[in-house]
Formats: sequence, structure tokens, C-alpha cells
Amino acid sequence: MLGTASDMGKPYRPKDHYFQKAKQEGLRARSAFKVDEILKRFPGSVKKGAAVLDLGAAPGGFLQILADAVGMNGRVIGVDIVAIRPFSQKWVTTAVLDVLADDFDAKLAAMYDGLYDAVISDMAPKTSGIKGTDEARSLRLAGKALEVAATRGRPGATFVAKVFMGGDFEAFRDEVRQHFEEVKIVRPEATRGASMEVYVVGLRRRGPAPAAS
Ligand SMILES: C[S@@+](CC[C@H](N)C(=O)[O-])C[C@H]1O[C@@H](n2cnc3c(N)ncnc32)[C@H](O)[C@@H]1O
Repeated sequence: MLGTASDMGKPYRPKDHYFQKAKQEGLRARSAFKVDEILKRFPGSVKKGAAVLDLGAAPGGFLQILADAVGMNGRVIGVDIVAIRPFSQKWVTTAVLDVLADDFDAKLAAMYDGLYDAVISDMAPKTSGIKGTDEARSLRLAGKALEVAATRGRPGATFVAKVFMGGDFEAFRDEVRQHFEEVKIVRPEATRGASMEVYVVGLRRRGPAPAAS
């Protein structure tokens, strides 16, 4: 069986089962299967009509799944430091933004100044090969995603962020617990065997509603 824990430690295979399946299904990235699995595991986490923010969204695999999940009465905003090929669905908007830039919050608010029902991050740093450095960089990106969820998420909102396990992972999970009623750690089946990545899922953001920007 492919893509399961039994793959742990197997060598990196760029053109694996999920890569081929993504190609066949017209998906922009194999990672689409990861968010699809997360949404299926937590029914109601992203509903029809929801406003969703996707951080680190290029090339757009997650966006394809999220666009279908929210439907035409929803709204999906996708940002990344690299450009995302435009979507035909009018409810999907993308922009080239660096979440760590000083003007990120202002630029994001200029795109959409409402509250989000879900903030999702698949952001990953360029890896250096130095474990501690890569873990710290991954946590910094996830930490920024959490800050956005805490300041722009509606009470009851969903949070999903990819994190490389290790380092201060547990402190980050505890921080997510302060903002969300329930926190789950998910390693989707489509995760490559040797990868240390997991998704921290926060369900039901605790109130009150953040002040309007
Ligand atoms: C694994 S890829 C995302 C794949 C995407 N979820 C999909 O399904 O197509 C990780 C992304 O994080 C982005 N990223 C890394 N650092 C970032 C930052 N500071 N701001 C925004 N995006 C960033 C990278 O450019 C990269 O496209």
C-alpha cells in the first residue's frame, strides 16, 4: 500500500503514486490529497459559503480542493511568495505576498478585510538540510499563520498548519490549544514516507471575534 506509515524511511520518489494520481485528476499538486483528507477527517471544518485563507498556496493544489469545498458563495484567498496561475472560479483570488514581510497584514487586509472561517497553511521554508534550522523556519511560518488565525479568524474558525516535527513543536501545539477548543495532529496518507511534516489542526477558534481591521 502506498502513502502509509509503512513507507517510513523509504527513499524520496518524486513521481510516486500520488504524483501520478494528481496528474490524472488534473490537480496542480499532489498535496491536494492532503487537504482533501484533512477536510474529510473533520467534516464541517470548511463549509459551503466559507471564507478561507490559504497561505503558501502555490501552485494551487490546496486551492483547487478548497474552491470546491466552499463553492461559488464562498471565498478563497491564496497567497505565496511565488505567483499562482489564475483560477477560472471567480471566488478564488491569489496574490504574491511574503507572510513574513512587514507589510503583509496590511496587504492581506487590502485583499479581503472580513473574518476567515478557516486559515490554512501549507507553507514550507526552503530547506537548508540543517535539521534544527529547517524546523525553526517551519515553526516561524506556522507561527505567523497562527497569528493570522488569531487576529482574523471568526469564533468557531478552523486552523490547519504544516509543521516539521521537532524543535519547539510541542510549544507550538500548546499555543494552538490556547486559541482552539480542540487540537489534532494529522499526518495525511499522501505525505512522503521520509518526511517529518505533520499538520496541526485547530478546531473551533475560541471567541471573542477579533476587532475589525
Ligand atoms: C509545499 S508548497 C505549497 C503547496 C500548495 N499547498 C499546493 O497545494 O499547491 C509550500 C509553499 O510555501 C511557500 N512559502 C514559503 N515561505 C513563504 C512565505 N514567507 N510567504 C508565503 N509563502 C511562502 C513556498 O513558496 C511554497 O510554494
